[in-house]
Amino acid sequence: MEKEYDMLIIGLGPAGMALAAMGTAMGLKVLAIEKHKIGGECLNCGCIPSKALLKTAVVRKTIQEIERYGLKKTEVPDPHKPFERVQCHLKYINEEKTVKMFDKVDLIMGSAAFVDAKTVEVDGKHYTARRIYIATGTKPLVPPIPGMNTVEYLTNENLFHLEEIPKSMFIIGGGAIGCEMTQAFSRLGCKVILAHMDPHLIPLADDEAAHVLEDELKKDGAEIYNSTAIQGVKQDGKEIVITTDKGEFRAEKLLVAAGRKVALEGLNLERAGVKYDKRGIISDDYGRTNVPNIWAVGDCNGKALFSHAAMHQGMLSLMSSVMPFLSPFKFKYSQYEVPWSVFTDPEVAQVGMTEKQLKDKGIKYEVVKSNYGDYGRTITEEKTVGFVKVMVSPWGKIYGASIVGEAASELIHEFILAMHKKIRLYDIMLMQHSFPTISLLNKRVSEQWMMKKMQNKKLQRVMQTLYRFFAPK
Ligand SMILES: Cc1cc2nc3c(=O)[nH]c(=O)nc-3n(C[C@H](O)[C@H](O)[C@H](O)COP(=O)(O)OP(=O)(O)OC[C@H]3O[C@@H](n4cnc5c(N)ncnc54)[C@H](O)[C@@H]3O)c2cc1C
Ligand SMILES: NC(=O)c1ccc[n+]([C@@H]2O[C@H](COP(=O)([O-])OP(=O)(O)OC[C@H]3O[C@@H](n4cnc5c(N)ncnc54)[C@H](O)[C@@H]3O)[C@@H](O)[C@H]2O)c1
Repeated sequence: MEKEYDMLIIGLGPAGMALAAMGTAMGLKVLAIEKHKIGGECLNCGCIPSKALLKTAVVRKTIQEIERYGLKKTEVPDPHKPFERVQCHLKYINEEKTVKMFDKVDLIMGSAAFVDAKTVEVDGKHYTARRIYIATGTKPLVPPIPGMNTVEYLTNENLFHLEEIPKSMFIIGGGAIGCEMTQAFSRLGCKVILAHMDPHLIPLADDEAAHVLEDELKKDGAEIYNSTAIQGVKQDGKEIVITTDKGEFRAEKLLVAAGRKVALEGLNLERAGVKYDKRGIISDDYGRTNVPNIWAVGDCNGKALFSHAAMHQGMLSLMSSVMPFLSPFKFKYSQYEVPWSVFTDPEVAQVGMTEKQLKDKGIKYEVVKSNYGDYGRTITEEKTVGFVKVMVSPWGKIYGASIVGEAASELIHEFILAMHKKIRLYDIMLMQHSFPTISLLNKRVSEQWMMKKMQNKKLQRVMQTLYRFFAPK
């Protein structure tokens, strides 16, 4: 048995990294075990490479449309080793930034497996710690479609290692990965066909926002098929044939982006007595499993599959280990809204409930909307597609915000803060927003709500009376 640690972390993705960084900052003895690469899915085959590729795509699209910006039409450049650029950025972030953050962590590169509830084994050596944090993330879910094991399909795990942009690609899945990659590949000259079983893109999103995105992806040249059943796939020479209830399609590559499954293989959770199900490791609102010293943090607990949620959970779990007496007030995961953003052009972002969720719950709400097309800044920037839509109670309590448009992923933060701190929509109106930021659309939406309220005849009478009563005599 080696020296005893305070924290033993299995997996160094966003969740494990947040735990390790905070733990060492507190002066705790931290051991981290990572079987692949520091940074996990997010850095190596998720958030970062996907955004790097999207950047190349956005630049090419801007050149394609250069005349819209008052510049002379120019030849549109072909992609030149876009994946090399992606990998180059990953290498830099990994070697120059991430690894250096963990110089105070004892790091073991290898696959961890439980021996019992207090002991973890890597390559025959045993390790223990006061608390063990499982942060092993997820893997791509490959649906049991007939023929799938006969074709060489891509997932996010090998996609960013392609050598060049294929001529054509069929994407199964219309979630965040499917949409972001549809746009990236379409704009880089690939013919993309996306099909998925849900009625609209990004199934969690506001349907109106999803339709705006669908129109834009079609303008990029993609074909989109919603509510589609994929019946089978097979290889035919250099092409993959995909049979669906909407017809047969052929493509050079097939990308599967159909959701995630929890990655617990080889961990031997049974030996530790940790309970799990299809969604992930069963844990409470602080990340505690059924075994008192073992925690499950980030994607592996199936609560919210986002990097920011994984990092946030890491912080809350550690704080609730340090100050359990404050936990019910400060460190419950569910006390904090989980926003999300999809980094397409236009971006889609959400916090709180969508209109559909409000209707399903029978909550009465008002909708107020401000359009990108009605604002000087977005008009001059050629970014007129989209809206900021806020769902509120009659007294301005914010139930949710759905944004589609330029910088939606930035605009959403004002509503996250407002919801968390119970700030009402009229308070956003009372706050100055610098002009002409795109965030000013958030203030506009609250102004519009107030204007709508002022249409009420009774309220008008009250305001007229007050105005006249207080006028200098
Ligand atoms: C293409 C794509 C784009 C994405 N874009 C975004 C985005 O823009 N924004 C966003 O918020 N989220 C995004 N996500 C989701 C995000 O990547 C995940 O939510 C996040 O990485 C989860 O963090 P985690 O620490 O829980 O797990 P992971 O990042 O999956 O890390 C788990 C780590 O555990 C290691 N591990 C597993 N088992 C063992 C073991 N037995 N022993 C040792 N180590 C082990 C793995 O090797 C891995 O490094 C994206 C995902 C994909 C696939
Ligand atoms: N910007 C971001 O925050 C971001 C980006 C990428 C991924 N992610 C995270 O990664 C996770 C995985 O993303 P994802 O896009 O793979 O999944 P998802 O869960 O968001 O969407 C799954 C898609 O696959 C389709 N699908 C599933 N099974 C199918 C089948 N048998 N036939 C046809 N269609 C099928 C669904 O209809 C849906 O469109 C998400 O939970 C998301 O949180 C986040």
